[in-house]
Amino acid sequence: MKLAKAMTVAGSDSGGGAGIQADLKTFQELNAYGTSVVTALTAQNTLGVHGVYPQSAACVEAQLDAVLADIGVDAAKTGMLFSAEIIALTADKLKQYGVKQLVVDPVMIAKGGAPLLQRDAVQALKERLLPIATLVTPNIPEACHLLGRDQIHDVEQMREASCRLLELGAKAVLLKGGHLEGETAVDLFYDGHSFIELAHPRIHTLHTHGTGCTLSAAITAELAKGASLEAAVRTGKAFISAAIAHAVGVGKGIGPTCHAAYRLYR
Ligand SMILES: Nc1ncnc2c1ncn2[C@@H]1O[C@H](COP(=O)(O)OP(=O)(O)OP(=O)(O)O)[C@@H](O)[C@H]1O
Ligand SMILES: Cc1ncc(CO)c(N)n1
Repeated sequence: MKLAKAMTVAGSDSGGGAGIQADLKTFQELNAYGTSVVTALTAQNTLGVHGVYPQSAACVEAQLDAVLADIGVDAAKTGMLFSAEIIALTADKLKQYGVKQLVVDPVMIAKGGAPLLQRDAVQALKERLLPIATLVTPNIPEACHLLGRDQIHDVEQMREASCRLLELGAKAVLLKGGHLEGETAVDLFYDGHSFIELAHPRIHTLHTHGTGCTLSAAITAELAKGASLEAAVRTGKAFISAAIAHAVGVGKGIGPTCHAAYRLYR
């Protein structure tokens, strides 16, 4: 059997619940071989982000070359990219090596409010990365930021926002509704042809650290294995729902989800 290879270009979360650590755990759970390109180190735990230490462009470039020139990838994802410079060089390298499947999680701000992307980098995200993305997976605040609008209140407004987001160049959009209120966590998938609502009863838990990273990593692993985009997104939703439902609650604050739950409790 051919080994599926998935790469993450993201920040390190020392607390292990988000970023590179969440991505590699998720790849492993879904039987994809994981590689990583670290864009920044964060000193982070369940109580918040205590420090952000971006890597140099040369360091990020060397990691991308090392992985792509030798091992290769079937699908890649991006998470915390920090600066316009790192975004531009990541886009260039993905194009240079002909990476065909790219999931862009436009990480901007950590749950506690710490900025993980510089303000002037949003434009680079739109101009350089979205046009080569197979899928972009914003949460509600990120979608508002990308579109320059104030709020998205309900599923109807999510539909309209998805159409606008698709115009930014990605082949498809998964607009995550985790930040909306209500008894159902609804995500909206739109590929320019049809809308698919992915709904799961809202799980009443404090422990949702790294949910977006984990979801986009699960989708990437499935794409690497050859799943269709729709199937990958559906598996991703099942994976993150199980992970939230069985969150372990380590630490004193907002804890990580359980990356093994999809395998253990399905
Ligand atoms: N309490 C919850 N119950 C069920 N599903 C949830 C809950 N919170 C979030 N989700 C789901 O988790 C996934 C991630 O959505 P969310 O909007 O939380 O991402 P995010 O803000 O990017 O996460 P993070 O920034 O922590 O990585 C979505 O599928 C969303 O519907
Ligand atoms: C490194 C990193 N990436 C992404 C997020 C968003 O969950 C985070 N908190 N930390």
